[in-house]
Order: sequence, then structure tokens, then C-alpha cells
Amino acid sequence: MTDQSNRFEADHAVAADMPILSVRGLGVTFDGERERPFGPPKKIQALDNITFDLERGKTLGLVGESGSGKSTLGRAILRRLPISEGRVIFDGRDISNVKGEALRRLTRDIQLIFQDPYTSLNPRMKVLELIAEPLLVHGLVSSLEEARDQVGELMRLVNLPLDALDRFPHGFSGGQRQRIGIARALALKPRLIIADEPVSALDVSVRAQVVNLMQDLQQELGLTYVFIAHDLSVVRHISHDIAILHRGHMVEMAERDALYDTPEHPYTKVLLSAVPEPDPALRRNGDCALEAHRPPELNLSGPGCRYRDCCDKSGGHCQREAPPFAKHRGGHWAACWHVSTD
Ligand SMILES: Nc1ncnc2c1ncn2[C@@H]1O[C@H](COP(=O)(O)OP(=O)(O)OP(=O)(O)O)[C@@H](O)[C@H]1O
Repeated sequence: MTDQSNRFEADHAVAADMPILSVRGLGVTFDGERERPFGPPKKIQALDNITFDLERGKTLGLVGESGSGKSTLGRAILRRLPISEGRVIFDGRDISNVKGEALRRLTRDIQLIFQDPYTSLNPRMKVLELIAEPLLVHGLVSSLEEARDQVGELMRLVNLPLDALDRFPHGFSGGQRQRIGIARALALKPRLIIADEPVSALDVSVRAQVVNLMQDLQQELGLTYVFIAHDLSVVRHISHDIAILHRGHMVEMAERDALYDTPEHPYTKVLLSAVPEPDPALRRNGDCALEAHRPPELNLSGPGCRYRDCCDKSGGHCQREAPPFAKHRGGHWAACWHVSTD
């Protein structure tokens, strides 16, 4: 175990058996457009009744199509937007309503890795400034020179050469920029990292390197990840558990191999059937699985399962009542009347 790892552990003495993150009945509602002048804004329910636990040191892969609520869930956990319903418990503490200094402190513990390393790094700041900025903002160092050693150690962690410190980000490749973004996210020694599509903007050839780096860092520093992706092929390698979002609802969650080998929810099966086929025209059931972006508010009318219109198993029960997100065979959690319980 390295010194860096010891430092992380010493700083974060916690009950090891408690999930680092528990989300209970989480709902997030946005104000949409007004239907008439001066009328009330339409309500957009981006997330509804999301419940899951994430164990310390593990990765939850969060998968869903565009508009399914992945980023909203990430931002709700980070407390960057108001929670309408339910609770987010981080390290045994309810953080659903934290404000002020407590929220500021929380941003040290939970960090975000952005999707696009081209736009997320200020082009006018040198790498030293970019990585040192969180340390300066949180008052952990008082000058760039004081930060230099810590930043150098972060550069070592993400396999970037030290001579990069005094250069601007435009001189780096996408993969190297994402390493800078990761070093910046690590600067405050977070325990939980929300990685919002961290490899989607990168060339396919460097995606695996960044995913492998994140895995190595997880081992070395004991990090926990929520790894967001819009497709199941990206999260397989890195995830311990995988959760599937569909129109603001969690429809299935299971241990990685169980989800790929024996998917339970019809929507998961359709997403999986789309994974190996790169040509969208050839994807099976493509109309429903890979639907064009449809805001969730269009789908909230009436009772019943939100997937009912796309499901070939849909029957009367599915039309009348939404299935609960419940535990089923083989440890799968799924929201479907057609999955049998243990
Ligand atoms: N600030 C906001 N105001 C109003 N609606 C919003 C806001 N942010 C998100 N939404 C809506 O909430 C829903 C979920 O959006 P979200 O960005 O979380 O989806 P996503 O799964 O991350 O999609 P993508 O993969 O395209 O990023 C969408 O209908 C989106 O239009």
C-alpha cells in the first residue's frame, strides 16, 4: 500500500461495512416551459423513486439512453440541484438538505469527472493551475508554489509527465486531458467520484486506457465510482454492479455478470441486444430501446408501467399499476410484473 493510499485511509476513517452511498426514493422535478403566458410551468419529472446502495470501493455503472436522467442523478448525489423527494445518505449522513459550509465540505468528499475534457478545462490555465485550483479554493494551500508538490504527486498518479505542469491543456491529446481532469478531481482526496460519461468524448483507442487508469486508481486509493454511460458495452469492464435507467426510473440493478448473463427486465434485454451491433439499422427492437430523446413528462400520464408501450409482455396489470422496484431471482432488482420474486 502506498503513502498516498495511507493518507486517504487515515483521512477517512469510516465504518467499512456501511454502504458509502444510499439513495432512497429519490425524485427530481424541474420546471419546464409555461403552457400559457403567466401560467404555471410544466413539471418535468426527471427522476422518480430511485433507490439503491453503493458499497465502498465499488463501481456502480449507471446506464440509460439520452434523457433517461443519468446526469440528473449524478448531480443530485453531488447536491448540485434540489432534491424534490427522498433522501441521499453519504457515509451514514443524510445530505439531502445540506447547505452552506456543510455543502462546501461535501464537495471535497464527492467529486465529478466531466464528459468532455476539451471544454471542461479552462484553456487559459496551465496544468499546475488547473489541478491546484480546488486546493486553493478550499484553502488547503495558499499559493501555486505551495501546491506544486501535491500536484506533482497527482500527476504521477494519473501517469502524466511532470514537465506537463507548466503547459496549457491545448497541447495535450484527449486522453491526456482527461487524465488532467481526473487529477483535478482527485486533488481534494474525494471518497466518491461521479464520472459522467468520462470516456464518451474520447477516441475509441484511448477509452480503455482511461478506464484502466480509473480502475488502478480505485485499487490504489480505495475510491468508489458512479460511472455513467449511455451504453452497456462501456461499463462492463469497470463496474461491480450495473443499474439501468429508463425515463427517470431505475428498471433493473444487478451484479455485473448477473446483469449481462441473465438480464431480467425486458428493457435491459433490448439494450443488451443492441450492444454488439454497431450499425443502428440492424439493432433488434431498436424503435423502443433506442428511442429518440423523449422528455419523461410525456410519459407520466396515467398509471401503469412506464415501459408498457414498448414491451411485448405488456398486459392488463402493466397498464393499470406500475411495478415496484423489488428484489428478484439471483439478486436482481427489477421493476417488472413479469419477473418472478424469490
Ligand atoms: N435544468 C433542467 N431544466 C429542465 N429540464 C431538465 C434540466 N436538466 C435536465 N432536464 C430534463 O431532465 C431529463 C433528464 O435529463 P438528463 O440530462 O439527466 O438525462 P441524461 O440521461 O443524462 O441524458 P444525456 O445522456 O443526453 O446527457 C431530460 O428530459 C432533460 O430535458
